[in-house]
Amino acid sequence: MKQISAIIEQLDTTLAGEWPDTAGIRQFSYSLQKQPDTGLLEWLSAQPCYPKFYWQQRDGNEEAAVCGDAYAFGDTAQAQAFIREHQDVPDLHIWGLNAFNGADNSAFAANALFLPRIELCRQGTRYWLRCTLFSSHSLREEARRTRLFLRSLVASQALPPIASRVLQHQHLPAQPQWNQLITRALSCIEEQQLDKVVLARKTTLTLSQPLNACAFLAASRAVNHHCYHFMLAFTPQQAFLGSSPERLFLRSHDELYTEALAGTVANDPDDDKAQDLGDWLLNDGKNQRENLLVVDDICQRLQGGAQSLDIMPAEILRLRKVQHLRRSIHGELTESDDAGCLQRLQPTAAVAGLPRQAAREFIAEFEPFDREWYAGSAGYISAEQTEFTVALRSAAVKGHHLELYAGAGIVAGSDAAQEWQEIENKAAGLRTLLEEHYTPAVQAG
Ligand SMILES: C=C(O[C@@H]1C=C(C(=O)O)C=C[C@H]1O)C(=O)O
Ligand SMILES: [Mg+2]
Repeated sequence: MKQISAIIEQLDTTLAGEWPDTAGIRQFSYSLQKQPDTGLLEWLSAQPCYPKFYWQQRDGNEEAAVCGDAYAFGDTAQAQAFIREHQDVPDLHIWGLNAFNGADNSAFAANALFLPRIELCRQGTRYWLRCTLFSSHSLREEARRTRLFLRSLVASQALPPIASRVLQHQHLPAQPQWNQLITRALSCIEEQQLDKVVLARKTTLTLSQPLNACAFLAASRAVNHHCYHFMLAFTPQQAFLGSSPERLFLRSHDELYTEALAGTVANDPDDDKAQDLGDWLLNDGKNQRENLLVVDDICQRLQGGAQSLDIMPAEILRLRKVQHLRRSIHGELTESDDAGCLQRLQPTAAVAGLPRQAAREFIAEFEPFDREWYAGSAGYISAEQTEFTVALRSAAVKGHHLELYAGAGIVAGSDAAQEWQEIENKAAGLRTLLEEHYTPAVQAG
């Protein structure tokens, strides 16, 4: 990518100039003259700098590869305050993840949100590179650090093939424990302690060799269409990634776009069969209930924060392995408050349940693992626009292990065996990539 290296050289010259020995923030933005030779994910994969974050919006039009942290935030309120404080820098973007339990869980980091040193972005066919300097005491020092950082950036490289084989897998809960969990949830629903609770499974795959997170995400992006694709790499061996169909919210100025995505049936490669399954889904009482409880929850949660809510009729979203019921929701925010939107909407009843607090308590008590980043959110905050996807169809890469997450909404009428099949289908979106992209090592001799 010649153009990128030329921009970085130019930046280096700028940063070599005189800088004040005081606190400050600066941002430099450069348009790329033409499309880079390789994709953004290839560029990001090559960089030796952490954290790295990748994001592609589900319509495929917006993409960003960012790395290095000029500043890291403890919570979304802090991130939002930072953007407000620095309104003179109009394009500040803070990227990353929010954990499922947010600030409520002391055992696990509430979020991993950061202001990157460098961002390579695309909107449609337009590309640009942004570099941000921030220091609470010395911009001179920060310019020096940024120059060192820029020198560590390397040229883009082709992504390696996926060569990890699955040696073994372990489900948590296993199917018998899942059945017990569903029975327990159904009796709470019958006793009216809960209307809905979303229960999940973590599957740990042991791999023949560590997985390259960027290559795995690229493989997913190539086949899992109509999804947000995201990845946060913490270290060379540790990342969290996913290809999620679900928007938590998009805020554009004072407009809020969210949705109730819940209710699931299998997909079929045959269009007619898929259509029959979709028609069944649109008319199935249990799945409609699952979806409408999410609509109720979102409307309740937005009370006082948004007005004139519009709820669109249910539609079918057809994905590679599953199809969902979706109702899009649009409203006008009374104030543009991203931390407030997150607080209101995360977690929705699509991933926790209703009533929210009772469902969260049920999950905390009976689900046999910590969700960590799963079912939290991934995206960015900026002054003009903010968007988060719900971190579903996701996995944690941990060296030789890959942890796959999948859950299902349990409501009156749920059947344990069918819900197990539903989570198998959801997990298949990522799991099958390891089988389909497996290229055996060439035998010597
Ligand atoms: C919880 C997950 O998905 C959610 C649950 C759904 C359902 O139960 O029908 C559908 C979409 C998502 O809101 C997951 O993918 O892990
Ligand atoms: Mg379901």
